[in-house]
Amino acid sequence: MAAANRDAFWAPSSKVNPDLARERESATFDVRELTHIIDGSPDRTKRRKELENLLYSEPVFRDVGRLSMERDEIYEQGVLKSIKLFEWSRKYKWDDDDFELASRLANHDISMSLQHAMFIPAIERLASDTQKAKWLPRALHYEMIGTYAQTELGHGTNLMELETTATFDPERNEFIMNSPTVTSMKWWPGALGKSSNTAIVLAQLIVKGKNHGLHPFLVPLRSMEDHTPLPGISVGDIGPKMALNCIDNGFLIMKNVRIPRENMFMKNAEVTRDGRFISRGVDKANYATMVLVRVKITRWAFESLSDGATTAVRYSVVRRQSSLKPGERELQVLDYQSQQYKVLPALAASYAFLMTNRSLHRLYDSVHADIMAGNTKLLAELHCQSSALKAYMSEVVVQLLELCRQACGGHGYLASSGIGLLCASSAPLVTVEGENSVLYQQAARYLMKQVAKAVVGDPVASGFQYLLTQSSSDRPDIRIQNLADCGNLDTLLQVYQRMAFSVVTGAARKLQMAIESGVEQHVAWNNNMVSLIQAARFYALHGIAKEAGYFLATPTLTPDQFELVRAAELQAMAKVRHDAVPLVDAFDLHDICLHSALGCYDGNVYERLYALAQTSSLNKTQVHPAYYKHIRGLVKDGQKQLRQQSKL
Ligand SMILES: CCCCCCCCCC/C=C\CCCCCC(=O)SCCNC(=O)CCNC(=O)[C@H](O)C(C)(C)COP(=O)(O)OP(=O)(O)OC[C@H]1O[C@@H](n2cnc3c(N)ncnc32)[C@H](O)[C@@H]1OP(=O)(O)O
Ligand SMILES: Cc1cc2nc3c(=O)[nH]c(=O)nc-3n(C[C@H](O)[C@H](O)[C@H](O)COP(=O)(O)OP(=O)(O)OC[C@H]3O[C@@H](n4cnc5c(N)ncnc54)[C@H](O)[C@@H]3O)c2cc1C
Repeated sequence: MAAANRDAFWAPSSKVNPDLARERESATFDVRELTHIIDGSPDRTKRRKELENLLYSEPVFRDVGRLSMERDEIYEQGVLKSIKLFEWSRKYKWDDDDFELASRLANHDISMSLQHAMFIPAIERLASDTQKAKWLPRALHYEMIGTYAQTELGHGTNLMELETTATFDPERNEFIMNSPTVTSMKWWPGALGKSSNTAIVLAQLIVKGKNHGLHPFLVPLRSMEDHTPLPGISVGDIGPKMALNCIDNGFLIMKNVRIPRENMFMKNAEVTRDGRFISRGVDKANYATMVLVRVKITRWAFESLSDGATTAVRYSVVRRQSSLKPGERELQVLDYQSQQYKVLPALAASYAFLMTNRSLHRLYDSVHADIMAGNTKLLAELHCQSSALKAYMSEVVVQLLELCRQACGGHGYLASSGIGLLCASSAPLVTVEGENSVLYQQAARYLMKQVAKAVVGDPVASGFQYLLTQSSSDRPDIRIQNLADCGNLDTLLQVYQRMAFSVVTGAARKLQMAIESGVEQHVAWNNNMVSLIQAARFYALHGIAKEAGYFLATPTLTPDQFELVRAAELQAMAKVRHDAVPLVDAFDLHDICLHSALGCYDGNVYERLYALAQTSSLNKTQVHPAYYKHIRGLVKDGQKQLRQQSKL
């Protein structure tokens, strides 16, 4: 298909699949009104449409050739998209919300995503006022193209063991940056390989032979004149990944790279001209950028999941397959209860994750404002909430997107379905910004402290009051006597709090008993790690059904009550099924953004699958060169052998 035709490919057609049309006619609510709620307001919907028009008027954002691109082309397209967004951001003076929205409309498929995701936020959070005045204009005007270089080949989780060093040289008032071992080379940072000319490098600060722990340093990587690596710098791409291949995740080896003393980020600590180390603020303030990205990841979780749910729901009402009774018309596959069980949890979780991200973002904004004003009282609770929710939501997204893919049968396995790329792009969310099992433990650690406070009647953090209400002797019984009770959100909240109380205090008890038995704290922690991680996880009816064990093995639900919850879950699915299409339509995802032959708005799935097949590079010629090189010989030999056999 010529690029022009491919270009038109994603434009919605007036001919809408009749099944899809009928589903829309029977909506029980105003889709546009729900879209405004999802966007945040009618004005934000208007703003999103403006940005859609801006981006999708540019060929590079229509991605028409994305399915058959080589890595270098993918990377260069990602660079071009980055630069377009950067130029528009500078020209139209976008704020963070506009930039994040534009990035989402580009599916975050931009090579230099770290510039706004981490590099600029790190300067804003970790630099002194003098340094911000100097560095922010250079970053916001894109003279400095940057990355956040923390992870090394040998260590990602355990920051205490990172090996890169920054040694203060009082003679020349400089830091000497070094990668002392092969495992110390920086490895993974986004845009480090070919794009960035500057990095924020996390390194062990060495002053007069003493290690003062991990601190951030601004390290120039490449010449501002011709982009060649600077002396002592060895930098490059780490190779193709499962997805996100527009991003040049890179490696960085530094050999005696000298930077001015002023290039140490000095908001939270500094080295004076005469070599004294001064620490300010809280010990973990330098971890602030990671907390921000964990909050962003809960937003990306919503975006990924709403994409997957949209494709799976629309395809499941267009696709007809088999019939319940011989001779009857084939059923829309979404009418199979098993299909609903695959697809509708992704739809429900999309809405739950949207609201959860909003709530977490409010907490983040509030605590961040406090921290900037010097009040770090809620930092620990924010760290717990952001760690637990990033871990849980990314885990659920990966699971539910795979179910959405499976729900689309063979066509879900085609690149043109968009779901495979979505699964692969979202897969690293369980790893980046803190691997999930590690972050769950961070949350569990905070939970254990809250339990210890609740046990002695001390006040507990606001998000953990259930540890007090559920422990009181006059706590009310769980009122689930019929299906209606299962729809009562306060009752469901009580169920979760009751279960959480049991699981969390159960984990605390196991840990305490182990320690009292004489086992060392860290051994006891490791021996109870699964219980501690469960203590940090959870969502509504489906969550109860899915995690039955925790609700039945603790004094939370009786078997009869659990059966009522299961029945209520199936009843709720039938209700949601009726409005499944309007509920995904409300995400209002442009076909170019969704980029799926199965999920397109008009439902003309088969025409699009066939049209996209034409773009396969294998179809450039009727007979592929491989025939002439290899297959023809095989066939001719076969014919020759058969002729010889027939003469015998
Ligand atoms: C629509 C399609 C969408 C598609 C989706 C895809 C979008 C993709 C977009 C672009 C792609 C990627 C972007 C993502 C980039 C990712 C960037 C990175 O990954 S950067 C590197 C991230 N690395 C980490 O997160 C490292 C994880 N490890 C740690 O954070 C720490 O080592 C640890 C927390 C595990 C341990 O901390 P440590 O200091 O070593 O020791 P303790 O555990 O003892 O903690 C001591 C103490 O500090 C508290 N603490 C720890 N961390 C924090 C924090 N961040 N904030 C506040 N407090 C913290 C901890 O609770 C302890 O407190 P106590 O009071 O002592 O208990
Ligand atoms: C797409 C992508 C983009 C990235 N971008 C950046 C970036 O821009 N900047 C940057 O600095 N880094 C980046 N990273 C690196 C990322 O932060 C690390 O991969 C992550 O922190 C995990 O560290 P690791 O890979 O070294 O795994 P490790 O820490 O070696 O962990 C390996 C496995 O061991 C287990 N494990 C480890 N520690 C524990 C523990 N304490 N308890 C229980 N189990 C444990 C877990 O199962 C874990 O998956 C990126 C990674 C990816 C995949």
